[in-house]
Amino acid sequence: MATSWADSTAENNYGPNRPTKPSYVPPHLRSEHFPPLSSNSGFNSNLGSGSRGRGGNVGGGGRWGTNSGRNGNGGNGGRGKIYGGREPSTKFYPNPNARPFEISEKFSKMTVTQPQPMEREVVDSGDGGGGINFDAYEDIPVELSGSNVPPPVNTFAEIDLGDALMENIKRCKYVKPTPVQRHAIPIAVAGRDLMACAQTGSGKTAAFCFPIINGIMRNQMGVQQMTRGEYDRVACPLALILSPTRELSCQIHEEAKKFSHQTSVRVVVAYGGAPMNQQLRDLERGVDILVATPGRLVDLIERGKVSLSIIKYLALDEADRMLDMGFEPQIRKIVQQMDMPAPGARQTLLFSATFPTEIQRLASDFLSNYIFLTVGRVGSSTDLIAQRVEFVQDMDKRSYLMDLLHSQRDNGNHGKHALTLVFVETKRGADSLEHFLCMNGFPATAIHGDKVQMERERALRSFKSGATPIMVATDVAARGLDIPRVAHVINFDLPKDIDDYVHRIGRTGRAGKSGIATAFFSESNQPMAKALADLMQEANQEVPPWLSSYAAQPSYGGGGGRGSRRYGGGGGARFGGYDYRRDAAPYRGGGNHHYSAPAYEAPSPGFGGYGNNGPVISTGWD
Ligand SMILES: Nc1ncnc2c1ncn2[C@@H]1O[C@H](COP(=O)(O)OP(=O)(O)OP(=O)(O)O)[C@@H](O)[C@H]1O
Repeated sequence: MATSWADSTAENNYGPNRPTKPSYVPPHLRSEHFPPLSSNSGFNSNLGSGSRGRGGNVGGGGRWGTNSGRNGNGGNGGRGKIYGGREPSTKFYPNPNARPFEISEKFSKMTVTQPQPMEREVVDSGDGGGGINFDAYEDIPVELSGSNVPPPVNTFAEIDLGDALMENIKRCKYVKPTPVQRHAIPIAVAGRDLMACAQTGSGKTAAFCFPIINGIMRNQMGVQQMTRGEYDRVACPLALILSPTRELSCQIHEEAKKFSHQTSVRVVVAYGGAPMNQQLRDLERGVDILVATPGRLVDLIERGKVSLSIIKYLALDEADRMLDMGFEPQIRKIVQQMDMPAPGARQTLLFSATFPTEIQRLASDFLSNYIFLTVGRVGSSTDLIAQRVEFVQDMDKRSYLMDLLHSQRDNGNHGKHALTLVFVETKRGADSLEHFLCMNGFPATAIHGDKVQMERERALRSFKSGATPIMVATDVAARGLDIPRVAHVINFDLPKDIDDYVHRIGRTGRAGKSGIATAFFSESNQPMAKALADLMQEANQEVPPWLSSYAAQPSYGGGGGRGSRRYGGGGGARFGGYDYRRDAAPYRGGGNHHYSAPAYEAPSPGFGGYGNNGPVISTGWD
């Protein structure tokens, strides 16, 4: 049985001022004994919210807002039906019969009919922007470095994207480009290499897809014959988009198909864990854009089924993840040791919401005279997400989670169809928490790397459809997934790295809409305190005093994983977008970096040219 919170703090009284909290009361006794949390002011001040700067009182008046209602229901044990039989059998990805624009249609309806009860509500901006609240992005600082940066655009029409692509952009209800699109699309259309860092949910997928589709359409005829004729049964894509997870590859595939609807551009996806036969058949029918996970791609190349010899465009989504220790060897193999054209002969586009300095340095090997673009600060979270952090002992986490979910359910404060994503550290932990939630009347599913692909797809489908409105996940679901109705992300276990936290919470607060992120912080998360407090502060979130105390402790301050390094080695680099080349020495023309605008690097053939006026750093508010 759990010990009281007071007992456990007495055992560990070396920490900084932690919040006080009433003694833990087991669920079955709570209806009689559990005091409304709002009566404990010390605790509530961290959570509740009258004092939140952005008015983000998530639960209503009190801490979770509804303890009394919750208690009135007699606790959570055995409450409601035990959940079971929740697995529809149809396959989710890829669905050849799906209407390509169905998702955006649903998405846009949803945004109009289901406002969330946040200060910054889900609104239609009135400009017909497909539900995007463009005002939310008005003040985002944009920073660019590199030579001869093409100017940004204000509308899609300002770039010559061709009629078919423009028609598809309209079908997707994208009326205006998002800030990253305003800058990145003209840069990429001009044929320049790009390393782009922009906040989660800000439209990076389209920012690399549009220029690729546009470039293929512009140069299509000759190359396509070669792809499909000369190299018999060896698929020779013109563009390669790599992403770290199967689900993300599928999502990018779906998006790219929508964007290339009714064009002759053919998009194929290849990812591990699924039978290869179908993917081979798809490839044999011809491919212009191949979206893939690295492992399956290496396999296909080694079997002689795919050749990268005519690649004109290489995009790495979640590029920092693709180049960190887990994937780097595979990426190097694909990009440097197979038959892919060298930097300069192909165009390379790297995108992520986070870009640690070391990874930027590594990435420069893949790029040629590139432009570095940051929208917002490197690795920052969007302030569309109301972030809360709770001090919760490990043994109390489940009880807290139940409080939170009951409150959410009783208040209906995220809207009837809202989804909750709960991140845990381990695969076993995910299964176990899923079971616990289901047993306690909360339909849940789980996704993690030990599940077979079909189970992963089923879990995601069930979550997206709302059949199981809670999904417990490991980091396999942390990056890139765009699930429109995720209103709340709960870090049941905090990740070890602040960048992972940024990606996890970024599953909500997307496309200009607001979201909520709650983190359970326990003793073991001490090394994250400083990075977390800094991140919250940057995003204008209220940092609880106890977290600031932890952050101020020198022994606790050095952690946060990659995040602690993401601002680079330069003094004063704490804020603002940060291109590591500023600190690189020698500054021009030396080493592996390509910071200067060297005369020897010619633009890729067939694309817009650029001059040689030396590096330009433009910093400012866009
Ligand atoms: N110009 C636009 N107008 C309206 N909606 C848009 C626009 N651009 C993108 N969106 C929508 O915004 C959502 C988020 O886009 P996307 O998934 O590309 O974000 P992201 O920046 O790649 O996020 P992450 O960092 O999490 O991968 C998607 O649902 C997408 O359809």
